[in-house]
Amino acid sequence: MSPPEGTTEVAAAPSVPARRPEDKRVLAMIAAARFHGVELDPLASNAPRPGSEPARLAEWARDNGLSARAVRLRWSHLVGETGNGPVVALLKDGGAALAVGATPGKDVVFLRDPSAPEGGRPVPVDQARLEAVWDGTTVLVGRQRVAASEESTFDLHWLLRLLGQEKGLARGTLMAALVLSFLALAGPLLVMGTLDRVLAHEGYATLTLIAVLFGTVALYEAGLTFAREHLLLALSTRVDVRINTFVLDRLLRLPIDYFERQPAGDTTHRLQQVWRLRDFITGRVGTLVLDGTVLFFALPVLFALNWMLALFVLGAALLLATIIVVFIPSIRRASAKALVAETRKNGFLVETVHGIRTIKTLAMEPARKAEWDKRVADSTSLRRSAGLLAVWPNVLGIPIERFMGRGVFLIGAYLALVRPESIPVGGLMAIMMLSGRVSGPLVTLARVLTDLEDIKASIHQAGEVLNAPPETAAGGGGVRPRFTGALSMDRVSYTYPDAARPALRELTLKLEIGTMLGVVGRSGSGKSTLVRLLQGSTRNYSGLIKFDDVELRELDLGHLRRSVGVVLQESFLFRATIRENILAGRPHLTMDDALRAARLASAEEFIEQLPRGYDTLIEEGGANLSGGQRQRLAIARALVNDPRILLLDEATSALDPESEALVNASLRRIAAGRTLIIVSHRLSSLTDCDAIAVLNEGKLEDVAPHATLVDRCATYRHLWLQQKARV
Ligand SMILES: Nc1ncnc2c1ncn2[C@@H]1O[C@H](COP(=O)(O)OP(=O)(O)OP(=O)(O)O)[C@@H](O)[C@H]1O
Repeated sequence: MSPPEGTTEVAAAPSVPARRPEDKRVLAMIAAARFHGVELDPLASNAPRPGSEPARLAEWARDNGLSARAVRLRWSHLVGETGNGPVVALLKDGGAALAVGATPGKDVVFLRDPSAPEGGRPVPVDQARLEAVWDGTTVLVGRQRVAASEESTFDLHWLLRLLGQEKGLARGTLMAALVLSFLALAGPLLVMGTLDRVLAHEGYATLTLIAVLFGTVALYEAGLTFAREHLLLALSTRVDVRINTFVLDRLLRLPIDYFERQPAGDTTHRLQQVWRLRDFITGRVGTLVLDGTVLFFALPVLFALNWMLALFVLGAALLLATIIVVFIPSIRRASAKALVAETRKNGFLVETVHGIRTIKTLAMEPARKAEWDKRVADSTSLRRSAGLLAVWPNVLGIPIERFMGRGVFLIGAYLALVRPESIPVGGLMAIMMLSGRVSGPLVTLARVLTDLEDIKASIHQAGEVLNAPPETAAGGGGVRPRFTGALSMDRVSYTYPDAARPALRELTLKLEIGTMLGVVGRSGSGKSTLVRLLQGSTRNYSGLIKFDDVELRELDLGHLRRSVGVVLQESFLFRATIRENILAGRPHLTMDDALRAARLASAEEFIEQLPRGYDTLIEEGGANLSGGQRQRLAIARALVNDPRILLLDEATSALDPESEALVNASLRRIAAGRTLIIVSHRLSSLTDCDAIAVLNEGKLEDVAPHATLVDRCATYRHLWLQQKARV
């Protein structure tokens, strides 16, 4: 049944006209921001006072999602900047002008008076006239560029790029390592000198020289090692900070339905893989790169001392590499399987913690234990197999490693016996010492390569969270108009991904400012879906949803969510004080805002009765408050920045009748000057609404006040009689 003609339009309440600010600086900022699609609200609590400093004006624009800077410009720069949109020129008398263009010869700019009507003609002004009233103070306003991290994919290349961003530090560390590696040659070469020159020719002077050299090199080595470690630590700290920032940034950008689809334990476990990656990069790979520099110097010297022995060393290294290459594919498969099993196990544990109340209520402990044992067994046996496989290349590598040291020495000794001229004793000692230096980095390389497979699996796992499409990819950088409370939906349909039937079908509804609309319908009729769409949880609907005249898809997502207050059935309260929970980290809000919101939500009385009032610490999830108190706090939190639109999705359904009556009583006060959409199963709490929309299998069956619906809408009458019978 389609709604009767004209009933989709819901009555309006008279709107309050906004005060117009007189300050030209503020007006100029509003005009410049409007050019970039952002509506600055001069009446908002974070708006600058008249006559504010340039930096404060720029901060205001930045708070509203623009990029803005207070700068001092010369005439030539001002002319150039007019190509990027209006420039706010702050005048010496405390006023402002908008520079909106320039002549091609760049000798005249066009200025607009910000208090003049928008269609007013700009005035041409030359350099001398402008500089008489303007000392260069300017605010540049522009759209915020999308952060690079928002677009980049989390993978090995991303990590390498990350290291690339720390070029200076990386270069310094590498230089220190190269010099250290060069100095590392000093030991073997000086031993060679001692054996061949001092002992053979009783050269006391040479011995003294060698001793001095040993001492000097040791001092240099100590200093450089300090520098290298210092730089390496700075590098790894920076990388750590960047990875941390990236992870939370990405996590917060994921759409809500991602978290609904993925178990929380699974997501956290996947993210933990990032830290393994961090340890790998800053630990093992760092060591490899730094120790690997030794090869640059040691290999040429080895060849110069004796090419045959050098070839033995290299041959052994190649054998090591082959062993690793042979084992890699099976290790990769085994570690991926082990990681999946580990993730499943962790997910189960987190789910158990979250669902402990239900588990205990239903006496599910034995079943949970049995399932846990199974998952533990799976994960440990897979980890064991993967671990055993990974041991093999290391085990097989040991004899080769020994050969590189002791074997090569024995061959060298044989060569020295049969052909003494081919290698002196000192040279043999040097070769043995150097081959140890060559084998060290090569063994680390082998370890890195085996780890790499694990790490790739970790990158893949973490990437599944970090590379999931962020909701802001579509929603960031949109327009930020001022909401008045008018809202319309035109033929809105939505089908969940993988769902067979649409959750909403051709919904058309128009709400005027200040309307209080109830939404009812049987379970699964699409009520919550409607609330989700209005929050911008998904933009893949068909039809149009307009706030005033702006389509939801054009809006900046953050702005939309700040402008529309939402209270859900289960409101999550943070472990923080009541005041912090109400203000919810919004920096421009004050204690006065918290008090006003608490009063409006009828929460003031109970808060004041608490021993520490607004400073009372709320336990995690609000465990030390009653359901009704939690909900009233959630309503206060939603109201604190005075949104023009408030959505309540079953916000009172879980409350006892007394708390529900308290909340309902405050709704009329809350509704003043605000558009309210209240989804509720309890029809009795909606009888006061201006209109009630009845949904049926995703369709709008009717919309009218309670009395009319009881008369003419079969679904509503049925629901109403059912509930009355229960009372
Ligand atoms: N995340 C989802 N994925 C797929 N289908 C969904 C999802 N959420 C809801 N649905 C389906 O969409 C339809 C509308 O669901 P919605 O939650 O909007 O109904 P509702 O009227 O709020 O129900 P209730 O009163 O039980 O909360 C239902 O058929 C539901 O099965």
